[in-house]
Amino acid sequence: MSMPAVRTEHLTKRFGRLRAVDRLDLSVESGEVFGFLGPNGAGKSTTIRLLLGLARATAGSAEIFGIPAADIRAAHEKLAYVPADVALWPRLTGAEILELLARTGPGVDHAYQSDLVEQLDLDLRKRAGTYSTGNRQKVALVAAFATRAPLLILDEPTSGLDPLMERVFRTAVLEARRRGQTVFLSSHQLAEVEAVCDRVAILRSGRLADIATVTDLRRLYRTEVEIGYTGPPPDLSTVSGIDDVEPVGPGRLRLALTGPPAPVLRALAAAEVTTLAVREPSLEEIFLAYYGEANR
Ligand SMILES: Nc1ncnc2c1ncn2[C@@H]1O[C@H](COP(=O)(O)OP(=O)(O)OP(=O)(O)O)[C@@H](O)[C@H]1O
Repeated sequence: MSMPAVRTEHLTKRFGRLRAVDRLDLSVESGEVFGFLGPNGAGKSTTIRLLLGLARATAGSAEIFGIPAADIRAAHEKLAYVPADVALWPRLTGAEILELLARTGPGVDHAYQSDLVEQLDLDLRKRAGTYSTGNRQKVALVAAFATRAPLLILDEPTSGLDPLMERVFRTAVLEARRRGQTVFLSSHQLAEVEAVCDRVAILRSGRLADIATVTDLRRLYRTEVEIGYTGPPPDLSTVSGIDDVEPVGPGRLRLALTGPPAPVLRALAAAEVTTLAVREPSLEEIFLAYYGEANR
């Protein structure tokens, strides 16, 4: 098996008495798009700072392709990153900054860089001091995506982008995966994570609340099923894994399903079903369920 792109073991960062990151164990496989989710203050940025060697761990370890994150020179040959808050040199133009960043990275695909600049509608002739937050983010994204770095670490990279640019971003993530790059994406945008990530980790108070594929996460949660029928209503009284059965109109029932649908489908086979609609929970609903539980 190849070396994980990111690996942390009992990674811990304390600020005084606060454990911002608390014994975090993560392994991100090479080539996957990994989502890193959590509410404000969960410890996402601190974890990323530890991965980048911008902060020192209180305990535990973090490695980038087997290289200790604290070995900054070696680790940064393997990665490119976009911070949550992009700071650029105000007197340099966008073009000058891209050139500068390309020199420090592990090699750049110039044709792809130009493509991205065009798709993101970025004016490279302007000085960075005149750029908006979104435009600064675009420069950092172009610089990162155009590298051939095996690992891209992106900390809430689309917070300043409009929906059109967000689509360009998603395509770029999928393109990176196609090229075999690994993407570590911290995000609040659940739709984005859902669209591009293979697996997600959910962080809560510095600890790992769950780690799963988006599909598995959904399976743990309830699916909403709406059934239309003619004749007598289906008998669902003995079916396992369902609850909240309620009529929603003449010849219509709605119910919540947990687990596999086979038992309910068998019960429905005996009725005259005319329509069947299944709605999977969005990642957002799953996420709210997590934090709803945590706040109870
Ligand atoms: N330099 C610091 N000194 C003291 N406390 C800090 C420091 N940096 C972060 N923290 C605290 O550590 C915790 C985790 O913060 P962090 O920024 O990692 O969270 P986050 O998940 O990235 O949140 P957000 O989504 O708001 O960016 C918070 O309680 C924060 O106040």
